Amino acid sequence: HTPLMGYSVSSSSAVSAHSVASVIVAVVEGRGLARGEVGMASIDLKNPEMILSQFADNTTYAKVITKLKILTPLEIIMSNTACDAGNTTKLFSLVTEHFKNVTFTTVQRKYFNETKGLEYIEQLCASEFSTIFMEVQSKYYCLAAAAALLKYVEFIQNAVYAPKSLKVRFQGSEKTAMIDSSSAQNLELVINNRDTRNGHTLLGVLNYTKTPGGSRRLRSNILEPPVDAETINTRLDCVQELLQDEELFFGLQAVISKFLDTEQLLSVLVQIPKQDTVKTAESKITNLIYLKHTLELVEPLKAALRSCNTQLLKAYYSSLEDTRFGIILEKITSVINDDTRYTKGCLSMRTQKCYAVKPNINEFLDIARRTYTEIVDDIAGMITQLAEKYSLPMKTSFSSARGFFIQMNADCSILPNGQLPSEFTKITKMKNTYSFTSADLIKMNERCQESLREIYHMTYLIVCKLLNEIYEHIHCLYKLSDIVSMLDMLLSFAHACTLSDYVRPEFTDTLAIKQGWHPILEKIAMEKPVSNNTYLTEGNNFVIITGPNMSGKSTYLKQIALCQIMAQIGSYVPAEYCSFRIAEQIFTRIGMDDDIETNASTFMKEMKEITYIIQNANDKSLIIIDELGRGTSAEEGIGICYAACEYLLNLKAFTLFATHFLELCHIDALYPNVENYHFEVQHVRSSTGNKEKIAYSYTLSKGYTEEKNYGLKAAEVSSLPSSIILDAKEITNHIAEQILHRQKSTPEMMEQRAAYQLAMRLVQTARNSRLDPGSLRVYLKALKKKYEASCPTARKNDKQQ
Ligand SMILES: Nc1ncnc2c1ncn2[C@@H]1O[C@H](COP(=O)(O)OP(=O)(O)OP(=O)(O)O)[C@@H](O)[C@H]1O
Repeated sequence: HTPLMGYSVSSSSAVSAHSVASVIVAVVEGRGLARGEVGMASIDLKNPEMILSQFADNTTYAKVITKLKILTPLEIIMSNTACDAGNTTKLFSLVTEHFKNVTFTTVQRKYFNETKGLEYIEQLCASEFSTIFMEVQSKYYCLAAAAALLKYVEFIQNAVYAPKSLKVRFQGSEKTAMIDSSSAQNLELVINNRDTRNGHTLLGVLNYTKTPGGSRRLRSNILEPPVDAETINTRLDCVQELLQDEELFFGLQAVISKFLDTEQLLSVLVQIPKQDTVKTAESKITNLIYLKHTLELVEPLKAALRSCNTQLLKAYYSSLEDTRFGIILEKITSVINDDTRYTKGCLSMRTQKCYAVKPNINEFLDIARRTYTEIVDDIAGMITQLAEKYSLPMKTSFSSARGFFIQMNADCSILPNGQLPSEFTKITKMKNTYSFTSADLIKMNERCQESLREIYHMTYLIVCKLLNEIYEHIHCLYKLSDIVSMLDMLLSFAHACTLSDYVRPEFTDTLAIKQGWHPILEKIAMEKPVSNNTYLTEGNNFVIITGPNMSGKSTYLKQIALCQIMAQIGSYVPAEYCSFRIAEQIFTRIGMDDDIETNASTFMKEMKEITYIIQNANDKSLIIIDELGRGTSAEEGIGICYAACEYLLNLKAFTLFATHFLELCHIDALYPNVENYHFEVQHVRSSTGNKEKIAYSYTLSKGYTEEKNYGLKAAEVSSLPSSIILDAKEITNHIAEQILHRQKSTPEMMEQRAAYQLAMRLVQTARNSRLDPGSLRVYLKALKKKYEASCPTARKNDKQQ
């Protein structure tokens, strides 16, 4: 632990996971009886909004991990007591394990002080968000986390937030659907599993946003979709209006795309640097110009919204009628030139900054600016003279790194002896472009910089005075940035609809999708994939899907989850018609390669995932299971699938279960709420030989698959040597006969044996892993009861069963 400014800080790995990450999160857990009660506070260094959360989590800390994954933190702060003298808490080890590339900092527990937290919030929270007090007053853990977080941010940023300037929000986990991080990964919501850059994700499909805030909003919505039907329908109304009214759509899009990163702008505006440097001065001036640019967009935005009809857009329009926008702009334009605006290019932006303040406000500033102009003119004059002197096509150029320099586009043949005259230095050459300077030019650049520093300093003082007058009105910008990012996201949904035939979803008690298709596959293949229907109701809430390898099972399952998420965030959905039951949680278990990183075996990973689902699922969940029990023998695999299905069948959750174990299909005889579906394939003989080929139709039909030994058929298509395939066929037939023989003798015994082995396996799993024993015990008891009822002999014979 290195004491830094009275702050005990110890950092482990200092590599940030994403170069764009800018969120700092403080996490603290209750002690003793309050263990499992977790408080979190996070702040984005680019967005002055502090989000507080507090919730009870179980021993897997799934909610904390999921929340952290959504926040993609740059740094996580925890109390030093979480890892005292090598004694780490479970939460600490889980978090460090899951976020290997994130910087970890431990600070003394005393900084996690709830009283200080409340004081901080009183001091910093903008009055408009003061309802937060009611929400968090008695939520000690999030207040404690807030105290440590704000202290830490102050320390690393060397700046404090201006009084009453922060947006503070409490975000429980109630109003959004929970999608755990491995499901988000399985479904490729925001990151593609094979190539993190290719954009073949749900975010990639829907992201036509024009502003950084819009794209951040879309991302967080995809990871945490709302569960409130009213919110969703209001958004959908808005998307519908945007689709029906082209003028509105294009008008709004044109204005929205001019906005800069409003959240980041706010963030720098409300931070008061502890020290004044040229850099802080320059960036404050830049930000004031950005602020002017942003405020000047309010009127055009209002104009674009004027004729709108839907509730949400109307509400946005009236929010924009806030007089504070005009007040701030007026104050700005009383000091700043009307034509000062945000421009691209560093030289022109430098000029904008230099001449931002109106003349006659500070005469010294005017003098400094005249000097600056003269030097710039002198530089241009000198370079023209040099060009004439050497008869070379020299031009004045500028870059923020080099300042003014000379550039020349010429072939070396025009140079005397193929070389530039000796008075030029720092020569670089790119293709036919020479860049260089001279001793005189360097001197003039220095003078130029000096006068610029003076200008910036004087301008900064004026800007600070102006900002002090503005602070009290600045909160309307929070509203503006919220409106801009939301509109950007909704426009993006409408844009996505125009590229494909999506349909508006309805919300009922039924999951019914008519001819739905996989949106990401459509993007990858550049054509519409084969579409399929889905139908689940309360009385028919469990679907088993079978079909040969490659027939389309995984794609179909993922497509349903993706459509559900699209609907819940307020987007249209790739289908002809669709109705959804709002899901409070979306779980997926999808067979993927072994997780090499955590060195978990396929089987253990499967068991962990299914345990997680069993522990957390409720009647409002959507559960997608794509193969289970692969990592063990077929007998045990079937047992596990069967038991897991039976557990889930007792819930009202909507479950879709794809499997290669055809034995599982017969569960529909016992449970009326089970429906079997399968993917059809056709066998075609090639015209040349008599080799059989499989033609995939990717269409779903009722009932289970009649296909047998499709693994062998798939192997035949692959390049496995034919001798091996022949052997495999022979062995398969032999084993099939044996199984048939055994099945004929004692079918019940088979079932019971499988269940017994499952129970044993689960006990073993519970012992080996860190599962919650309470929930597992309840589950095992239920299992035991069921099998004692069906097999009284087993009860006498084997206590363990
Ligand atoms: N509806 C569809 N329309 C067009 N192509 C599809 C469709 N569904 C699947 N495919 C194509 O078929 C390939 C295999 O599909 P998928 O992985 O879903 O099969 P599977 O039945 O889950 O296979 P396995 O049992 O081997 O895991 C996909 O990569 C995709 O390219």
